[in-house]
Amino acid sequence: MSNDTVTLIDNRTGKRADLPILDPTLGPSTVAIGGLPKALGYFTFDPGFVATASCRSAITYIDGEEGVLLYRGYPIEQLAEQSTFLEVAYLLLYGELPTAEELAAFERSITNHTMINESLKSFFNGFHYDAHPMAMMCGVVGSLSAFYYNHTDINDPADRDLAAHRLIAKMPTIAAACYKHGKGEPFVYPDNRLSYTGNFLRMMFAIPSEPYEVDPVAERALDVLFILHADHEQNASTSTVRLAGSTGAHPYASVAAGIAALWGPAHGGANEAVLRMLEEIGHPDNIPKYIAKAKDKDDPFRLMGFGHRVYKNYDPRAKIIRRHCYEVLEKLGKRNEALLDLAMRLEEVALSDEYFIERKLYPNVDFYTGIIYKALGIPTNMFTVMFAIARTVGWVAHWLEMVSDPELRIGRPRQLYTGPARRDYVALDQRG
Ligand SMILES: CC(=O)SCCNC(=O)CCNC(=O)[C@H](O)C(C)(C)COP(=O)(O)OP(=O)(O)OC[C@H]1O[C@@H](n2cnc3c(N)ncnc32)[C@H](O)[C@@H]1OP(=O)(O)O
Ligand SMILES: O=C([O-])CC(=O)C(=O)O
Repeated sequence: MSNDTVTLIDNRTGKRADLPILDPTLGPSTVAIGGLPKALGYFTFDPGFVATASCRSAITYIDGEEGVLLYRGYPIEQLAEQSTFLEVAYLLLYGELPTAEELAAFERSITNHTMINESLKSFFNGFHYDAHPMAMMCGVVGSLSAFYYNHTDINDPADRDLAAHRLIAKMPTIAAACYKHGKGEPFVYPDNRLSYTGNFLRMMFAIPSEPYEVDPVAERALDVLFILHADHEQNASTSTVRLAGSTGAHPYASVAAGIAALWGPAHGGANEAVLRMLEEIGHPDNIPKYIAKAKDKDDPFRLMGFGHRVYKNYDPRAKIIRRHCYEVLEKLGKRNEALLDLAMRLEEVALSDEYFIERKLYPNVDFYTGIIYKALGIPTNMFTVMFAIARTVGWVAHWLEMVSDPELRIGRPRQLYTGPARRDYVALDQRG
């Protein structure tokens, strides 16, 4: 590196190049790197953050080559089999499995905060009945910062905990309200005698003043799905929550940013897209046509629910969900669900195709979930909302970890500037 150059390391290709640190007054150029950290001597170009660690974290470990996922050291398979969602939430937030007393106190705190302020109803009324539930959720969760703005000091650990508990507690209530608003039905208040998922199912499907029995099969099916979706280290939505939170933004606003990031079909929105894709494919005979589309570089279509930035092996969550899918449909008496057979056939065809083998594209967490949600009566446009309820635990766990980190700095990536070099303003009447 000379005084006027900086070494650029391209994380996509591994190539290094000495690039001039241009003085923009020198004239036009294709790449002008203004004000880069010359003292550092190098600069990494990493679109998509493929090889950039943005933080230290003790919450979740992934080995993408081996298909391993641990929450605070515990294998996801053991947690899905033996734990409950709120127990896992405690583990992710506080680092250890709770004792019976700690769990009871945590559950009490969560159930204390399930209600939403009555005036939030007016926010819902501002949305058209056919607004996407993720659009409503994003707006309504962001609006919680207005309700709690004066009561949340992010430098106070007790206030931080309270915000975390409130968010986890209120997400199912807000999610169910999004659904009810779309149907034009009155909201159902939480019943805090029920479990986290039982309460959610009742708020979704009960008609006020009519009796409602929570189906234990549906309750446990949802609990397992929530455990599997609770955290996944620095995925796009969690990174968004961290980036927003790194500025000192309010936790409710930071989580609203995470909901927005989750919504995209390349991330959590894939669960909705998978079901729509399966319905469009319709019959196993049509699978080759869709596989060909997915391989065609001139066609924007991708096989939804396939591929992952970190997993170059079967996503361990997808493996559990595939099995869970069988069991849940069986128990609900819906084993004749043709969509499951279609999805399994699609997986079989893709996994024996050279294109998918070469690129190590396997089913991800979003591939099979929609089939369970559908069997539980949850409409397709609510799938990503379900993901958001569960992922709130990860978002707040990362937010808590980040704001209590003495090394915290504002998140602020740099860029490779590719625009024009300095030039002078031209008066309107002299432009041609
Ligand atoms: C909860 C979650 O967020 S899980 C992910 C949910 N998202 C999806 O299921 C959407 C479908 N999948 C995808 O779009 C991608 O696999 C992602 C977004 C998950 C990962 O993206 P990246 O890590 O950036 O991988 P990238 O887009 O570079 O893909 C690598 C190669 O595989 C191909 N590829 C990746 N996913 C797919 C797919 N689903 N269908 C067809 N081809 C694919 C790409 O075209 C690329 O091929 P190339 O090397 O010939 O150009
Ligand atoms: O980790 C990722 O990039 C996406 C993902 O699977 C998740 O957020 O659960």
